[in-house]
Amino acid sequence: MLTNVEHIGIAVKDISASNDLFTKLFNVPPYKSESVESEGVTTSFFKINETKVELLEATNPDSAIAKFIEKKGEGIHHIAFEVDDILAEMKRLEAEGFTLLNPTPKRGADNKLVCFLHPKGTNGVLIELCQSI
Ligand SMILES: CC[C@H](C(=O)O)C(=O)SCCNC(=O)CCNC(=O)[C@H](O)C(C)(C)COP(=O)(O)OP(=O)(O)OC[C@H]1O[C@@H](n2cnc3c(N)ncnc32)[C@H](O)[C@@H]1OP(=O)(O)O
Ligand SMILES: [Co+2]
Repeated sequence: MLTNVEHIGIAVKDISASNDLFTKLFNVPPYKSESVESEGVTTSFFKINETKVELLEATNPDSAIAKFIEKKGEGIHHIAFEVDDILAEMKRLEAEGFTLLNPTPKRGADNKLVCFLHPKGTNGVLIELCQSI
């Protein structure tokens, strides 16, 4: 079951400059910075009460973030939902006709197992499922 919005992912060109910008905006500094080599990203996380924002900068040109920014520029990249059982949700969503972008859960940032759904099947919104490890 999807339980809540876990984070909003924002693609940025320069995470250091964006950290400064969002620290001013949120009036709190990022609580974590983490690179996920398998995704070709470096991330920083902000928490405003229960709401999390994840900034993502590409660390190589093949990264999904690099391609996104090349095509669409900086901006909202994905919405992540917390799930209580990622394997069950993946099975349910696949049976409902959604396209999983990774057949098994993969290691994400912030101590999560993640799976992505193709945006073509979700009205153009990239959806990430997250289960705490
Ligand atoms: C895991 C670490 C961290 C975490 O929270 O733990 C992250 O969130 S990492 C986030 C970065 N990783 C990913 O996004 C992995 C999943 N993404 C993908 O597999 C690709 O980005 C994919 C398949 C969504 C798009 O791949 P690619 O850009 O190579 O293909 P296309 O350019 O052909 O795109 C196909 C079609 O999708 C549209 N698109 C691409 N990205 C997005 C997006 N973020 N939101 C909405 N739509 C998107 C793109 O414009 C194409 O549409 P078209 O109409 O054909 O132009
Ligand atoms: Co994310």
